[in-house]
Amino acid sequence: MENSLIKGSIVKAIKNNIGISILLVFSVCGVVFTSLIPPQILKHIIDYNLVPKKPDKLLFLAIIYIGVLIFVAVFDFVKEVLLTVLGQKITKEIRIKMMEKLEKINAGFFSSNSSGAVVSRFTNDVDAINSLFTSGIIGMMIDCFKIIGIVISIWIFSGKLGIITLILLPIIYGITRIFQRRMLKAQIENRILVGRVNNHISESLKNVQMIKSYSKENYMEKIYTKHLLDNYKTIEKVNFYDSIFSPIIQLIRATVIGFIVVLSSKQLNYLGISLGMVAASIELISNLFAPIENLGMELQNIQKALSGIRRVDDFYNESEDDFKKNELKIEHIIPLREDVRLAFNEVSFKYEDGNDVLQGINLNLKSNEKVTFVGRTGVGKSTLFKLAMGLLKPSKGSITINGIDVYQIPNSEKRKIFGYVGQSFHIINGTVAEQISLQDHNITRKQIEDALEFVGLMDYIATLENGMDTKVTSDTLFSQGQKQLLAIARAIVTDPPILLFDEITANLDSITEEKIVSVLQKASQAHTILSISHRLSSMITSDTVVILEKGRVKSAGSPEELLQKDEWYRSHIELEKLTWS
Ligand SMILES: Nc1ncnc2c1ncn2[C@@H]1O[C@H](COP(=O)(O)OP(=O)(O)OP(=O)(O)O)[C@@H](O)[C@H]1O
Repeated sequence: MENSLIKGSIVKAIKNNIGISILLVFSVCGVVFTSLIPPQILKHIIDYNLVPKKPDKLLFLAIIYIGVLIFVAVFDFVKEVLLTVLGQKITKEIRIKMMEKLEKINAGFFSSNSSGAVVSRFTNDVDAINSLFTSGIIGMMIDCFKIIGIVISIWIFSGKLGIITLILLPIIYGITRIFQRRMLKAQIENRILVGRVNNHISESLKNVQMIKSYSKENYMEKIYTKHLLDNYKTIEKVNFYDSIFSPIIQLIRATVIGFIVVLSSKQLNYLGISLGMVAASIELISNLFAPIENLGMELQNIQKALSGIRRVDDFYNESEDDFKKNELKIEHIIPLREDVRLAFNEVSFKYEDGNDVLQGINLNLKSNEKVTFVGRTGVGKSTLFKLAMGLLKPSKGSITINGIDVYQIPNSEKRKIFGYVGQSFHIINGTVAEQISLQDHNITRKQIEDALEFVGLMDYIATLENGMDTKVTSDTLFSQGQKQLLAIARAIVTDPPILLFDEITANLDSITEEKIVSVLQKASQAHTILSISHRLSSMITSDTVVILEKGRVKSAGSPEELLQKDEWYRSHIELEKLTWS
């Protein structure tokens, strides 16, 4: 059964803030009831004091009138504050639970959902849910009660005026909705166009060199001007609706008031009500417009919030990493460091239905074996690595270490088993040492020093202002090659038995590449190594080369064997010799 995060969070926030919740109900009732009192006082003043010319209690009634208005304002203020506080508590609870979920969610989820879409669930969707409390459901309830209260009050004065008010309700609502819809459409168009204008500026800045070298300044300027003009047009539309809406509502209000005055005039006396009742009815009808206008916006907010609730609840019900439920430790998986047998058993994998990226992969790696995967771009090499580290689940078959499924290994144990280096190094917010430890307090300073020494970066780091404790505030503190050495240090600092290198020299010049390959060569001792390389000549010495083609193992063997038996391998080696000699 589906769990509703929103329902759970609301119930929890109300339970934990029972005082606030009771006060909120009290202030909501206060707003509704007190706002009906001033017209009654007005009626009393006119009918019992002004018309019969008895001014003795006038001052007292005027003070009560103002007093009640102050009460309405106070109740309204308290209601707004409490709603915001409760709304924030509920959204805080939702955001915390979503973050907890994000850490447990199955990695496959991130293959089919872009990071932008996930971020928008945390931001836009949760904000929409928040508006459900602040300007949605409770506001709507208050406005509905206010409208009902006003209609009843008018009905008590005169049944005929009550019927006129009831006829008036859908007309005011209909006109308001037409304007609100058009305004919203124009606002959305405007937001999209503002996004386009901003995007164009950042794109121009990012690609300024390319624009200049291909002489595309005029083209970029033309596009910018077009976006800007479109944007102005939508702003004009928004302004037009904005400026015309208020006079139209004023006109309706004036017509209705005029109508009431005429109907209750001495000559017609159709409504049969006193002067005080006329004045009170005019005030009540004037008060009717604001809640009707609000209703449309509140309905819109509720609709937006409902789709936000659906998306957040869908996210909350995504399947989690199965392994979270077990207590596997590295000692159970690899009791003896010298005995690490990694095996791919009939592994197939697809990101989407009907499109197998990998099919029937069978490989049995011995302890400390060095295997290099080669193959055309897009053949599935990086996917194979993600499967090997248990980040993705094979659609068929399994990958095991000493017979234990890698997908069952908890994240907490992964860093002790696998060291992964990718094509680029991601800097985190922290010191040089923290770039290596990733703030893992189980990693000692000595381990970090050893790792940095191993990759040959200690001399450079010693020249930095605070050595290993220097804050890495910019991306330029380390060169591209040094970043890859940091990445290797990060991978080896826990001395994991299996190292995975995914084209780590892809973006480097040949001298830096040589240096890195020699560090890798050194690191590869006493480790099982899986590496991916586009250039066969830049591989570390491999025991086995696996050639992938169309998601399958085309051939596998030692480099010498492949030189003999695989035409593709031989011709590539020869081609590279020609290009790099
Ligand atoms: N998250 C994803 N969702 C859907 N398809 C994906 C995803 N990641 C990769 N693919 C597809 O899977 C196939 C294999 O991709 P993969 O990155 O594993 O190839 P590769 O051999 O490592 O390529 P390269 O050498 O260019 O890095 C490609 O067709 C790619 O488009």
